[in-house]
Amino acid sequence: MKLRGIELRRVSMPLVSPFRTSFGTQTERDILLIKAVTDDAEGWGECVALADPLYSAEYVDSQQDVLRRFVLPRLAAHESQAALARFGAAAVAGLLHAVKGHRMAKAAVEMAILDAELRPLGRSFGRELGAVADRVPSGVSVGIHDSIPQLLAAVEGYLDEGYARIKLKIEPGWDLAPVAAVRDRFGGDVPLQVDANTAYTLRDARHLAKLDAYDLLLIEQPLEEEDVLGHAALARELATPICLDESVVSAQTAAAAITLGACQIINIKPGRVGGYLEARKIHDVAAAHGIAVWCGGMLETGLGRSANIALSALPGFTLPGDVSASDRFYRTDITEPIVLVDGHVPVPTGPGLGVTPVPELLERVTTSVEWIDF
Ligand SMILES: CC(=O)N[C@@H](Cc1ccc2ccccc2c1)C(=O)O
Ligand SMILES: [Mg+2]
Repeated sequence: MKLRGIELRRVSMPLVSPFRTSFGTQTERDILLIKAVTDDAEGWGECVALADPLYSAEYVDSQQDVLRRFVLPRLAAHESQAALARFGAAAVAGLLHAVKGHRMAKAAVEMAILDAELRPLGRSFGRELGAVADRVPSGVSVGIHDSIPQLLAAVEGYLDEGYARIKLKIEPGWDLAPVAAVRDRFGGDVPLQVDANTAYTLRDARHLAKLDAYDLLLIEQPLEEEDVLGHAALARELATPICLDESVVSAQTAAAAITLGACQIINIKPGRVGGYLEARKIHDVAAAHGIAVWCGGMLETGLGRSANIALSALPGFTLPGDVSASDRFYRTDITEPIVLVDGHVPVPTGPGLGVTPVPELLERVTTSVEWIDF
């Protein structure tokens, strides 16, 4: 495989409804897409960084800048091209090791190169990663609402659509009441979990322990990203399993968090951890420790969503992921929409990602295109 160049494309996608979390409210998604052009294929990657550094230190302009100035020039270098020609996408992480952080940028370029490598081979992401299912259960992430009735109406709609699991965003002041209301209205059998996106501190332990009454699958990232020891202390106070999201940025940090007792479950997001190949490593480390994993979501288009579904088909992904249908967030996706069928989404079987952008739909949402020649 010889890389001829990379296209950096920004698209602006309006959300079907505002999505509020403990770190803010989003009404549209400014997404950086990457197209890797090689001698014999085009591959697509999606950078999951938000417009602002509110979920992690990355933000979309910073990822485009770090790609343009540091990541892509390294991959264009003669010795990198030789390694890519011989080893393909497996070589990308090592070639970029000297560039600190910016995992979402690295993940996106690795994804595009892997897609370009697999397409000519007729090999799917699922086949490459080790998928063992042809469909996976689909969970849905429900934002913070202005009132309990509005929350219940949203949850009712998703349950009617057949979603296999409900995840509620929580924050101080919006936690026990929404959880109790959902349990009261829909009963104890609905698979239910919460996500705080780092909004609490260890001083909230006794308050968070009240969630134990509601038989939740997990509580996701209650404390700040770097407070691994705090999560371990909290785990000793709660019956509800602790799931880490923001804190796990690699297989190494996953192993440390597991060893320190900071989590019993891990939300794996390929963009957050530097790519699908690192995500598979985390899956393997978790499996070795008996830790369940599931695939988190970053409001991806059908490109990232398809890759996430393929990853979700690995054997250790035993909990429903945030792999909702396209219409959870977008009226019109840039690919053929991913549709929920009986609470599941199908694992793509086509070459590479199995999907490509629909040109006219992509053009309609494109706000900029930049070509980096190799
Ligand atoms: C589906 C879900 O809850 N995702 C993230 C949080 C999140 C929340 C809001 C977002 C807005 C724009 C882009 C990505 C975003 C990710 C999470 O699991 O923590
Ligand atoms: Mg989360």
